[in-house]
Amino acid sequence: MQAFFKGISFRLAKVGVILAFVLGLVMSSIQLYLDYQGQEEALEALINRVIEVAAPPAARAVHTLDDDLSVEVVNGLLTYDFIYNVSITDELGNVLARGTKPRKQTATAWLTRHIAGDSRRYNASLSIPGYGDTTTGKIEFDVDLDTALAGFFDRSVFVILSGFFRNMLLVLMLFGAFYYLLTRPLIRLVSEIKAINPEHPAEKRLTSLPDHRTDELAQLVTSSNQMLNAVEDALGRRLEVEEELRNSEQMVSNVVNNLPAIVGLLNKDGDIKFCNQYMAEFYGKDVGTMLQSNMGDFEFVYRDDPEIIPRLVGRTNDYYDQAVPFEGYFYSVDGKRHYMQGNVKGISMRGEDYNLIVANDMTDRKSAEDKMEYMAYHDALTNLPNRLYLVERLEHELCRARRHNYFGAVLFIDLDHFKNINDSLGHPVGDQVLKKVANRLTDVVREEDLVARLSGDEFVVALTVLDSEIETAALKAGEVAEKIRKYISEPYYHEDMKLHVSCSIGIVVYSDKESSVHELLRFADTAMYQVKEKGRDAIEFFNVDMADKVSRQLVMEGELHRALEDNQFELFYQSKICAKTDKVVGAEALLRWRHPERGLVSPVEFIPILETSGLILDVGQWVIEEACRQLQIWHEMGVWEEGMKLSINISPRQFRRQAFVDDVAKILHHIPIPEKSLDMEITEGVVIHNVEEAISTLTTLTSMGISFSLDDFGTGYSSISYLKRLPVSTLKIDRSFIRDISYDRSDRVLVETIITMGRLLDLNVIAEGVEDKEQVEILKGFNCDYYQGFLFCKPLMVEDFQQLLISEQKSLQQLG
Ligand SMILES: Nc1nc2c(ncn2[C@@H]2O[C@H](COP(=O)(O)O[C@H]3[C@@H](O)[C@H](n4cnc5c(=O)[nH]c(N)nc54)O[C@@H]3COP(=O)(O)O)[C@@H](O)[C@H]2O)c(=O)[nH]1
Repeated sequence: MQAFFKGISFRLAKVGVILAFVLGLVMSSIQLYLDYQGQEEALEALINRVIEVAAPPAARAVHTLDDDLSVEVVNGLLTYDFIYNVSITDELGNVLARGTKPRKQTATAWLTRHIAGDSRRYNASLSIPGYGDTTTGKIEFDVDLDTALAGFFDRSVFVILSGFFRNMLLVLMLFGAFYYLLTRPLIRLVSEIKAINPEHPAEKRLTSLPDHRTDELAQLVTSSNQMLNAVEDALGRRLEVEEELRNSEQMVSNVVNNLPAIVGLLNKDGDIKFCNQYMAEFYGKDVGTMLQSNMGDFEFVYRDDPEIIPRLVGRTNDYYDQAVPFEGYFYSVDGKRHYMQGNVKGISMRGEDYNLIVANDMTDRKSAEDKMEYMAYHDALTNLPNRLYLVERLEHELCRARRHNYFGAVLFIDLDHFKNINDSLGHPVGDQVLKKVANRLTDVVREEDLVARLSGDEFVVALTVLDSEIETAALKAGEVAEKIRKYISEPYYHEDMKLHVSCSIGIVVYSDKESSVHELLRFADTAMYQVKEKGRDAIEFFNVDMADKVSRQLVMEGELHRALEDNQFELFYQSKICAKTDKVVGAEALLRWRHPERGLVSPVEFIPILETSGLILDVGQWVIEEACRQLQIWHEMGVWEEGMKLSINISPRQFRRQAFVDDVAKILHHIPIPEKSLDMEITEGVVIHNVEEAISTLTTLTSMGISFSLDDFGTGYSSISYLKRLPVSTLKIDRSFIRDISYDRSDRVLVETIITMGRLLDLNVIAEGVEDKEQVEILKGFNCDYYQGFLFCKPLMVEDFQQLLISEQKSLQQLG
């Protein structure tokens, strides 16, 4: 019922009723008004006719004073039901006749009074025709308007009632029509719409309305169904998007939670708004608890830097544009110390400012880096600081000494004949001794002093802050050096063996002059060499003579730099002779420096400087190139016979260079030389430094057709064990053994042993420094393969040696 009264039909009917009523009222009022006007006009016309009829007899009655006629006229007028009072008077106002009758009592009297009044009086002057305008009297009568308008009221009632019923009927019909045409289908649509499944709106579509196939409701149904389809599609797409979003959210959450890094989101107060699993585990809480916490609740984490959180969180505005990196040590809940590296970035979300923190545990990398840094600055065997550390520290100490006007000293310590221990007892024992030496050095100096190992058996002690007087400082340095020397000389014990190691110490006091660290080390080194030259096991201060020597070396170093640029280097060639045939079987290329003022400078003088300055790398490369170029020329000239070899000297530093093999390969690629015509002379020291690496380099170069000779053989380690493994083809007996071979029996035995050993190892043997025939005969007697020396020829300039080759070839041709 409630629904009925709220329904559209009822509301339309209600509006219809009101409209019909108002409209009916207005129309009826207009109609009644017009009707009333007509009624008034009709009444006036009737009154005029009544007067027209009654006036003549009334005038005759007055004129004739005929009372009966007057009465008759009066009564005649009273017959009209709406006239209730009539009087006829003469010209003097005397009443001739008067008549009244009672008025009808009707229900409409009150309404008539309101509309037209209660009654209306009419009069007419009475005159006799033929008497001019002279009036004889007058007739008056009163009209009861209620009676006069009774017809009007009757019609009005009819009009109003019929209008009302007509309207009511119309409204009822409209209501019915609305209900059947609109409300009922709408109710059905509403119930169908209510039955729509919001999850699948297109599942139950609205049924079409047979009576409304083309009207608005049908369009509404069609449009609604289209809308349901569209909603269903949109819903489907939304579900797909939601599914994708859920998946991607799940993926992001999985990724973030499985990230081996801390990911956290804090608000400006440090409250944790997001944290991943890793962060929760690091802080020892579950994620839920973390989200109820503030970063400040975990002081144990930041105990190394308690201010870090306020520092990072409080700076939001500073780092909206870019992330602010941070790093440091943090403690996880299990008490472990982690080196974390991360970034904080300010971000804005939904009008709030946050700090996004991402941090990685770099503990392993940091410790590896620390270790690498330690290794870069320390010697692996003794754990002492290495050259790099020493140089940096000394630079610092030098500045300090100059600033505060005091003196310190650098002690360059080299163990005497240390290689004997390595050679005789092996490197592991040598290493043990070096470690003990390192410990003794560390024990003997003050904590503020520095002990470093430079290389092999070379150590440096830096004595910082000795005295403000140079003499006192030198005295103290001497005392410490002496103490070190004695302490180092005390015996070392290895298993049952008692080992003795002495040392040579060179001392330089700093910092009266503007010497650099490298110069100081060189000075101390020079002083140490002075000790060696004088017989070892002593200390020596760097002095003026030594300074001169050093400065000469420095000058030479500068000149050597220019020498390469100015093409001052050239190669001399010295023949190598076959001991059986006395014929030239090859040559050794020997470097010469043609100094613009000093003329030819011996390599003995400048090669060590090339070595220490590193220039040997460039110069050595030039030697290989130059030798190959010359070899190519001689080969093209036809003076370089097949099987002949040209030897070049390779310095240890050159050989050990990483790019050595590649550099040689490049040269051979550019300068084609006869096959197997190049020989490289290396010393045993080159090999012993790192046997495996040396074997690898030798093997690679051998595969390129290069052969190798072990130079200065006999002066070094000469261990058969590694000799067997080395891909060398020739042993070159040092000239120091050849020099006295004629009269020194032990040299003879040694040379014979080397030759025999060479034969057993399937190696060629060449003797160098052969200066007389006796030496050649002895060597021939030992079945030595080749010899080289001043006896045959000295090292010759290229043109001279070329001439030698040509004449050698000619004599061979003559013989042939
Ligand atoms: N890394 C390089 N080192 C080189 C190069 N060129 C030479 N050197 C080395 O310099 C050292 C001195 O060489 P040098 O003064 O040329 O002396 C050589 C010969 O002249 C000398 N020799 C030859 N025969 C005799 C002799 O009968 N008596 C005598 N007193 N000396 C003689 O021997 C030197 C050759 O020695 P070695 O190389 O061991 O065969 C020297 O160590 C050279 O190696 C270079 O380009 N790079």
